[in-house]
Amino acid sequence: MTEPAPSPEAASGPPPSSGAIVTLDHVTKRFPGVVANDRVAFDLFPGEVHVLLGENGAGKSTLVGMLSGLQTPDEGGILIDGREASISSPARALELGIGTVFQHSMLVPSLSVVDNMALGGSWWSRPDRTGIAARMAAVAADIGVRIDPHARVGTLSLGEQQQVEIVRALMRGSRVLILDEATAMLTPKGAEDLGALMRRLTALGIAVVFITHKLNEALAFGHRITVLRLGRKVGEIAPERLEALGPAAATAEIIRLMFGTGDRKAAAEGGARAVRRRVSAPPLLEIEELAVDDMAVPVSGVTLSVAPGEIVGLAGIDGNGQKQFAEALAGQRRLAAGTIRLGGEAVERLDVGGRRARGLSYVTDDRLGEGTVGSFPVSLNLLLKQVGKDPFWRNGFERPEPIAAHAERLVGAYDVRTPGISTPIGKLSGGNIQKALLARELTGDTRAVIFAKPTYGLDVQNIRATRQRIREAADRGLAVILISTDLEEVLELSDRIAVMSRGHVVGMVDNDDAARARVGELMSGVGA
Ligand SMILES: Nc1ncnc2c1ncn2[C@@H]1O[C@H](COP(=O)(O)OP(=O)(O)OP(=O)(O)O)[C@@H](O)[C@H]1O
Repeated sequence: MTEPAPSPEAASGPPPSSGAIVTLDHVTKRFPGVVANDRVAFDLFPGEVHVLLGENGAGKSTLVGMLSGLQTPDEGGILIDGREASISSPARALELGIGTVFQHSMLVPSLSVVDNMALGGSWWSRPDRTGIAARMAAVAADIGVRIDPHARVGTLSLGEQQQVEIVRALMRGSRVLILDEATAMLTPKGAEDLGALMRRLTALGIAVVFITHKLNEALAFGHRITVLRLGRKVGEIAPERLEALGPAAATAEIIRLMFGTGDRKAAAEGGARAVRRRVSAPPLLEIEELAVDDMAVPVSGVTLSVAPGEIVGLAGIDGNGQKQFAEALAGQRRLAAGTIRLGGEAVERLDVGGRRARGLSYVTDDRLGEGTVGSFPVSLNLLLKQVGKDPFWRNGFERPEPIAAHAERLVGAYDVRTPGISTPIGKLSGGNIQKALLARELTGDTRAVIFAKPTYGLDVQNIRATRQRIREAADRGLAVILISTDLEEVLELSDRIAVMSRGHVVGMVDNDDAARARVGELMSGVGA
């Protein structure tokens, strides 16, 4: 049961003697600088789909990592059938009856289903393909799926590949199945089929842990729901209560648990744009019907405009096309359709350099891979998009003096902590690399800028400094698009918030007092 304002203690769930197959007894897992799971108590009962919900970074993968033997807790214990157990490796997890199906298939696409089944099973050292196929057919029939044992895995749909993985886990004796964002890559029909399969598994007494970002799936397929937030369990809704609440009240409760009620006053004191500015100037950056189709989640029909001095946040769960959208805007990815206008001028046919020269900048989240060349000095990295251009190059020759002067100026202005401007940028800390990127992208004739997850992986001080730069950029009149999976960040900085889901903008919300709840709903696939 969930209290209105649950504390971790209140949310600790029933005692381990209650018939759970698996119990996490107040487990804590820390990574440098973050408590990924903070005294989390979690019970998994036979015959139930237990849904794990939470924003990006809430701690879901860490929790299931401890169940599947990929992580071990720093504190707290794990009980299986009420007895202390140590899940020291994925192999040990399988021995204990815990199988995991990940979002991306772990099968070998060039092999047949049967040959995949034969892989890694030590007792099948000389694989008895006929025997395996027969056992497979029996398990598949038990759970109501049809799989051709001789099909090459690469020819199967993602949904079918997951079915193969589920059958394989059951053949190895799993009583617990963990489905980690298993529907993320599936078509709506594939997700529905997986939901129906989960229900059939539970009817056989199997316990399922199901991670999803979609509330409708959680409600349609789940018996019990646990919500994590910033590493803590903030609520558990037991089956009876879930039933009693009904979908609408359950949705409202889950959204409140996942995203919080927020304290805008505190946020404002922490440096939020306290008064949302009404930006009435004509748009500076106009994107119309933009489409990108060269990836798994195609982006289409994105129409968005940003006024000078305005920050438009682009919220959404990771992997919904935000990154591809940003790359398409910056000129790094081919547009399938649409127009991009900057100050009234069409720029969609220009390459990266051409757009940059018109004043369109992009601060990537891939700081070391895409944003900088690690082995190059800081000075050249500060000019990466102006290589060959006057005054830094003349007649094809590099001009050390203006390059150095430019670098010294930016290093000073952006407080990049480096031994010198000739230090390879790869030797700097993440925070300092980000400062250098901001320096490069925000100086010169920049008029509009796209930030992709600008504070991802930074420490608190660098997060604060980066957010300040973003505010300053808008205050200087730049049109800003801020892509972030961190809802607090989006709420803190944006004037308006667009929500992206499955490659579409599913809603645009003014950043007022109702924004948190509305954005939370849109991110969870409610009311889109
Ligand atoms: N191996 C690791 N090293 C350092 N930090 C980690 C590691 N794994 C997770 N974290 C951090 O722990 C926190 C919880 O991450 P986790 O992946 O468990 O969240 P999640 O809810 O699964 O998120 P998502 O929905 O994005 O997958 C995050 O702050 C993350 O950055």
